[in-house]
Amino acid sequence: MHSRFPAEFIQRINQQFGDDANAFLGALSNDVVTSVRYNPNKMQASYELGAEPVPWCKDGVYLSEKPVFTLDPLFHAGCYYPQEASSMILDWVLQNLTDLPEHPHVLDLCGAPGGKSTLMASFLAGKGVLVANEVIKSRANVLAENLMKWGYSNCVVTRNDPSDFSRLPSHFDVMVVDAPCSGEGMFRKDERAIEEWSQGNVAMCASRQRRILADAWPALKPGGYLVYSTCTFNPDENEENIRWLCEGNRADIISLNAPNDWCISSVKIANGEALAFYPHKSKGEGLFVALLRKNDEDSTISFPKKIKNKEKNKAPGALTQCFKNAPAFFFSEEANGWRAFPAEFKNDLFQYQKNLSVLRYGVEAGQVIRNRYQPSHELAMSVDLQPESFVTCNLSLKDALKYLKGEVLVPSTGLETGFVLMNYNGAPLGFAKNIGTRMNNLYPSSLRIRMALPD
Ligand SMILES: C[S@@+](CC[C@H](N)C(=O)[O-])C[C@H]1O[C@@H](n2cnc3c(N)ncnc32)[C@H](O)[C@@H]1O
Repeated sequence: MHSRFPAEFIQRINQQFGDDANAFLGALSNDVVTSVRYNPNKMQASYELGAEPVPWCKDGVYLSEKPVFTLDPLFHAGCYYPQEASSMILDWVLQNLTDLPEHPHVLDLCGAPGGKSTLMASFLAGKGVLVANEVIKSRANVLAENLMKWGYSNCVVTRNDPSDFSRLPSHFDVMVVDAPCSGEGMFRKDERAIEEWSQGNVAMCASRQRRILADAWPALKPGGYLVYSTCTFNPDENEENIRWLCEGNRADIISLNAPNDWCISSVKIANGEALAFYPHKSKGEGLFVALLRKNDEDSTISFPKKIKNKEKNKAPGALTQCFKNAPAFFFSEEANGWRAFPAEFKNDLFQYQKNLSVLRYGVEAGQVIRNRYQPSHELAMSVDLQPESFVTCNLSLKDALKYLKGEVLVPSTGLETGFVLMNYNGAPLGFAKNIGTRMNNLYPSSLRIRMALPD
């Protein structure tokens, strides 16, 4: 029994869970549960046949089976994100932070592929600014792509080591550290997590997590919140790291008390409580989450308010009119075209560009070539797009998939020539250019569906 798991792991689980150990290990071999989180600005959560709400996240639903997401145009439109249900607890944790400033600065330090970053973007709903960071280059590109599809303009994607954030002292109101870990909570999803597990790896992860936390700590404001999570069960990477963070009165644990019927376990740490999702109790993968508040320090260093900016020419009207609330944006001309970012956070953006490696910010609005405006794909994905500024074409499922594959479509009779916003079920997928006899497909080649389409 339980021969899939290393003997040392089983031994520890027996100590940690006592009478519950068998039920715990048994549940680690159960089928994986599929869930998605909707993008409320693009689509309301739909409880279709067999779909059941995730109790701790208003936008989350469990699906009765795993669909082929690639063949659903709404997935490509950023209408939802397939996310493991336990991870959605972050929504409930953030909703409980009732004393945040109206426009907070929020950091997702270990962001890729973007499950928690997209959740945080939905939580902010365009208010404040989200810096989503990922240190590994290939993963940072995936994070940028997922946030682009999610469509919020108040996001900045960076590729930095946690230590680089010490250049922004006392800056963030909330910092989420979803740390790289030994992944015990992924054992039923990923056989490799089992193969790579060892007590030595657990110790290495615990020490790496402390380095990450120590490096990023100066960037959190006194009074600011740290959400620390892992998808593992062992105390070294969870409780012990939280105890260590609270040493010397650096921070206080804020107790998380979830309703009993959610079946999330409570983990006592000093005089506070964190939460743990165990596979034999709650519906989802393993997760540990703790909330801390940084204590006041007298060494608060804040940003200089004004810095020399690199504002360029005024954005052309043809471009600004494609935004719902253009005066709220700062438009900047970059090598690939114009980008829009909330004007209120312009100075913060300049600070990020000066101190961090910024991969993407705001939304790419498009280019003006020989006085002609050409919209960019990012604009089609943006929740700030003014849809009335383009002629639209509503596609059937078959044509939407052809469009997403990069195929050329034939325009319907009478459709105006020029740039056309291609929609499926009311959600923009991207642009095409109607030249009369055909529609040139402008869907980016890097995003195209590669698999064969069903007949
Ligand atoms: C648990 S995953 C994050 C998942 C992500 N928060 C989400 O919800 O989609 C941890 C991330 O930390 C990154 N990472 C690995 N080593 C790191 C380090 N030394 N410092 C910071 N991040 C690291 C990994 O590349 C990985 O993307």
